[in-house]
Amino acid sequence: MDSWWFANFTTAWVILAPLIAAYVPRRLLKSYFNHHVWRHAKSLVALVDPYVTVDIFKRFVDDDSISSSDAYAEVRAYLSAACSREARALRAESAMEGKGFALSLQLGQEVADEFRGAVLWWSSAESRDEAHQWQMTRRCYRLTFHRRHRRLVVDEYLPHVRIKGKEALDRDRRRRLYTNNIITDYTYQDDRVWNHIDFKHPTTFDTLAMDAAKKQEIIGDLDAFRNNKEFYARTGRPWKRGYLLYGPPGTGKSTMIAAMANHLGYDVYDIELTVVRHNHDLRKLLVETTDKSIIVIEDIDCSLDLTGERRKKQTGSLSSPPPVSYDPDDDGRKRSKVTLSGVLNFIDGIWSACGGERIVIFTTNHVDKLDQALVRRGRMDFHIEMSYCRFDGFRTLAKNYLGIDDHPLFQSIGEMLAEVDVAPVDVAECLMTSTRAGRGVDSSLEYLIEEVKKIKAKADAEAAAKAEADAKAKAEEDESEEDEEEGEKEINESEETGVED
Ligand SMILES: Nc1ncnc2c1ncn2[C@@H]1O[C@H](COP(=O)(O)OP(=O)(O)OP(=O)(O)O)[C@@H](O)[C@H]1O
Ligand SMILES: [Mg+2]
Repeated sequence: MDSWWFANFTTAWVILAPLIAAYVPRRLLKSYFNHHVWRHAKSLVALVDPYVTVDIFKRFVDDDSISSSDAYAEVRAYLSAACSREARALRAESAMEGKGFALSLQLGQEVADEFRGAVLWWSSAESRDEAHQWQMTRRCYRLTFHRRHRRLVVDEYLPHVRIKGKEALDRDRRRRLYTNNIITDYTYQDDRVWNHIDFKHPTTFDTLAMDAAKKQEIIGDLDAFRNNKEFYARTGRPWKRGYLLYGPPGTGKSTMIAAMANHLGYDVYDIELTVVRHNHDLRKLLVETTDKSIIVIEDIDCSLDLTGERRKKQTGSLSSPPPVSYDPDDDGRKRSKVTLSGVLNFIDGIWSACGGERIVIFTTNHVDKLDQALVRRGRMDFHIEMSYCRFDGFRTLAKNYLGIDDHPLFQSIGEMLAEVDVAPVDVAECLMTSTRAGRGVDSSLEYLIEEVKKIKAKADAEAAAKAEADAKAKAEEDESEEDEEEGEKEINESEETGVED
C-alpha cells in the first residue's frame, strides 16, 4: 500500500513540479518556501531532534556591534586546547614569540567538550546571520547540546567559556600598538578604526632615567591601580586612571608611556587627534579599545586648541605606525570638529566607563597652556613632571649605555648636572656617540663632561644675553617714563603759566 502511495506521489510530483516552476513566479515560490515550508519543517524536526545549537558569529566592526570584547575570539582561544587533542583539520597561527602555534578549527571540523558531566560539541561553520542588517553569511562557532542541558549551558557553561577564553587570550596574545585610521562617512562596516603593529618597546622602569623616589611612586600608583578592581567597584568609579606627563622636549614622556605599558602588560592606543573629525568619532574609537589598555594623546596642547581651531606640530610620538595621510585643512568639509568638551567626554563621559582597566595619558611640553578643565584631578589623576637629567637619571643612563654602577667621575658629573638643565635625551646621545665610537668608560665620561660644559657655557651666555636685553629694555622703559613725566611736567607748567597770564 505504502509503495502504491509513494509511486503515485512521485508521479504527481514529476508532472507538477515543472508546471509550478514555469507558471508560479520565482519570488513567490521562494518566499513561500522560506516562510512556511521551512518553518513547519523546523518545528517538525524540533519534535524529534532534542539538540539545540548556538552560533557565535565572527563580529563586524559597525555601529550595531560595538563592543570592547570579542566572544568569537574568546571561544576560539578556549577551543584551542581541545582542538589540538581531537580535531583532524586544524589551522595554525603563530602565537607569541617562542610559544609555537595557536590552533583553531578548520571550517566543518568538530570537537567535543565536557562540562559538569554534560557533553557538548563545538564546530566551525558558516551561517546566515539573521540579526545582521544585511543577513550575510558569516563564520561562526556552533555549539550543539542536548536540550536538557539548556540552563547549564546558558547560566554556567557559556560564561565559563568566555572567562577561560579571555584568560587564554591575555596569556598568549602579542601586545599591540594601535593608531587610529580616518573615519569617514563612508567607512565600511569591516573597516577597522584602529591600525596596529606588535608592540615591542625595550624600555622598562629600570632603564628609565628619572628621580628614583618619583619612579617608585609611579610604579606604586600603577600597581595600586591594577590590583584595586574591588575598590573601584565598591566606590562606584569606572576602573580607569588619567596621567598627565609634562616637561620639556627629550625628557622621556613618550619613553615613560612605553615603560608603563611594559610594566602593566597593556596595549597602547596612540590617538592622532588631527585625523579625528567629530566628537562622536572619538566615542567610536573609545568603544573599539580593549580592556587593559593605555590610551594616549601626545602633545595635547598642539592637537586641541581651546578655540576649536587646530595647529600642526611634528610630534615625536611613540614610534607608532604613521596614520593614513590626511590633511585636516585640505578641504573645509573635512576639517576636524573635535572640541574640548568632546575630549572631556571622551575621558570621563558615560561612554568612558565601558570596559575597564584603562589608563588615559596626555603629554605636553606646555602644561600652563592647558585648560584647567582638561587636567583637573579626577580627570588627570596624577600629574608627572618629566624633568631635566639629575644624578639619579644620569646613573640610570650610565648603566644603560656603559654598563657601570659607579665611577670616580660620577660625583663631579652629578654636581654639574645639578647646576645645568640638560635633557636626558642629550645625555643619552653623548653616551651613545661614545659607545659607537668605541671609547672606553673613562673617555666616555670625560666626553660627557665636555659636552655638559659646552651646554652650560651656552646656557650661561644665553642667560647673560637675556639679562642684558632685559636690563636694556628696563632702561629704555625707565627713560621713556622719565620723558613722559618730563613732558607732563612741562605741560602742567605751561598750563599754570597760561592761567597766570
Ligand atoms: N628619562 C629618560 N630615560 C631614558 N631615556 C630617555 C629619557 N628621556 C629621553 N630619553 C631618550 O631620548 C629619546 C627621546 O625621548 P622621548 O621621546 O621619550 O622624549 P619626550 O619627552 O617624549 O620628548 P617630546 O616632548 O619631544 O615628545 C628616547 O628615545 C630615549 O632614548
Ligand atoms: Mg614624546
